[in-house]
Amino acid sequence: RSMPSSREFHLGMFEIGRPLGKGKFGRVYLAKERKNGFVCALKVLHKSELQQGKVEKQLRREIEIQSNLRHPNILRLFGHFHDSKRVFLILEFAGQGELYKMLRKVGRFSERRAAEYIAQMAAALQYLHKKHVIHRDIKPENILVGIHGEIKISDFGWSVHAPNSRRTTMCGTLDYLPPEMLNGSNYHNEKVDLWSLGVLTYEFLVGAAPFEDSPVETQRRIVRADMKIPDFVSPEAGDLIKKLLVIKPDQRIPLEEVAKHPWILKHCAPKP
Ligand SMILES: COc1ccc(C(=O)Nc2ccccc2)cc1NC(=O)CCSCc1cnc2[nH]ccc2c1
Repeated sequence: RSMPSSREFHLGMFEIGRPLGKGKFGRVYLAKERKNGFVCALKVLHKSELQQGKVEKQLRREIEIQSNLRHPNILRLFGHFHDSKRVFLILEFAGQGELYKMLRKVGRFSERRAAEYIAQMAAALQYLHKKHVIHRDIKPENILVGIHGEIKISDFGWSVHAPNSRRTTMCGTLDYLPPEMLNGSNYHNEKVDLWSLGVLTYEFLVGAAPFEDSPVETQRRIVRADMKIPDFVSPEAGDLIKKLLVIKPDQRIPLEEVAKHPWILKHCAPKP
């Protein structure tokens, strides 16, 4: 079964199923394309809300960026269509759901599981960076899990072509922001995703973000990379975290090195 390649989609093509969740701008439903039985996720965005949020341009840019991304660890956007009031995104359905719910349920992941996820994240980010796309919003809430347990980066609401100087102000948690996006320099490049990968690695292994604190304190701790790695974290994992959470963007370990780091190889070496 596959999504028809024909460009024209319309709502009547889909049988709408259970709600899958609510995003910042819309609701998402499980959906099945009637002709081929293809299961997907249909995201419904109201044009009025997009106008109010002044995000139409951002959405158009995102649709353009997404339509030529093909990677097993990046959630697919198969197509989009609209009616008089709404815009519909036809998204890949991730069969095992939201990663952050899994993390909250178990508290923290084993080193093997965390390493497997970080290896997949590094592969997805390498693919994005080769296309000069920076995600800028890597965090557990934006990661879904496919039917085979593989992770899928999603919700590119903030992705831009690198390098970039941010125009719209951010909302949501500060936990994942790198120093260069906080110290008003405004200029940032792909290396922001390396910092976020370090925060993600820490949160997978510890169950909390490294700079979690009151907003003022979090900001102070981020710009000084002031974090403590608990003793239960292995020295190899701690080594990778410390090589990613480096204040100077150019001194962060590159993605190619992340994939070959001893902690990753120890847990992800292809089985003999
Ligand atoms: C590639 O992905 C996306 C691309 C674009 C946008 C988006 O909304 N862009 C936007 C909107 C307005 C202004 C500007 C930009 C969102 C996503 N992705 C998601 O929203 C993930 C959860 S919806 C799918 C989905 C799948 N599989 C699941 N399994 C369980 C729940 C679940 C939920």
